[in-house]
Amino acid sequence: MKQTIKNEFLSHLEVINLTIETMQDKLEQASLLVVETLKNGNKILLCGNGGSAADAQHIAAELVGRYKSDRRGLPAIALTTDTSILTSVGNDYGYEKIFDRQVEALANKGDLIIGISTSGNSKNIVNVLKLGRELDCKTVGFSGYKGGIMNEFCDINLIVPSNNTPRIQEMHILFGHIICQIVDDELS
Ligand SMILES: O=C(CO)[C@@H](O)[C@H](O)[C@H](O)[C@H](O)COP(=O)(O)O
Ligand SMILES: [Zn+2]
Repeated sequence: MKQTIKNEFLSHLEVINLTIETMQDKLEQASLLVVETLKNGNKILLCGNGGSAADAQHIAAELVGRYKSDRRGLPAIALTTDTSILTSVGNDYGYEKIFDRQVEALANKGDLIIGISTSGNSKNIVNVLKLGRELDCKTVGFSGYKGGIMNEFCDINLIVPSNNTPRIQEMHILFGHIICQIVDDELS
């Protein structure tokens, strides 16, 4: 058991070291896009499945509530939280549509959609990014592996250099926190 614990810590360290080396510029670009979207009076819409649904909610909460500084509340919506919408749209139109139906209903031109998928291939995430493009929204992906099908529909795809889903998720929430820190710095 001790060996498992050590191995998990070490594999996290390995991924974080690779991520620091390779991803700082893209993370800066994504942060600037979030700041610009909010400064323009647009909103951030976030979605993901499983652990990534929790990440979407976590990041939306930092923006609507607060991260560290006492700035005003910022417009962000996690599309993963309304069980009546998720079950009715899933039941009537299919699970692949649960996010893009909400974007169709809520998004305006210039809003930013953040799709979180470690594989980059979850159909509901690919669909929502594709629709976002069609509606003149900005699109950012948080992914891993090689970015998957999402690559095609993202203005910026933050691809964690790993094939290990939990390790990728650990980098995603760090990306979320880094972006929130930059939002605090720029909008406080
Ligand atoms: O949290 C985890 C694994 O760490 C799982 O709940 C994971 O998020 C789910 O299997 C997702 O359905 C994976 O989808 P994706 O990241 O490939 O889009
Ligand atoms: Zn997980």
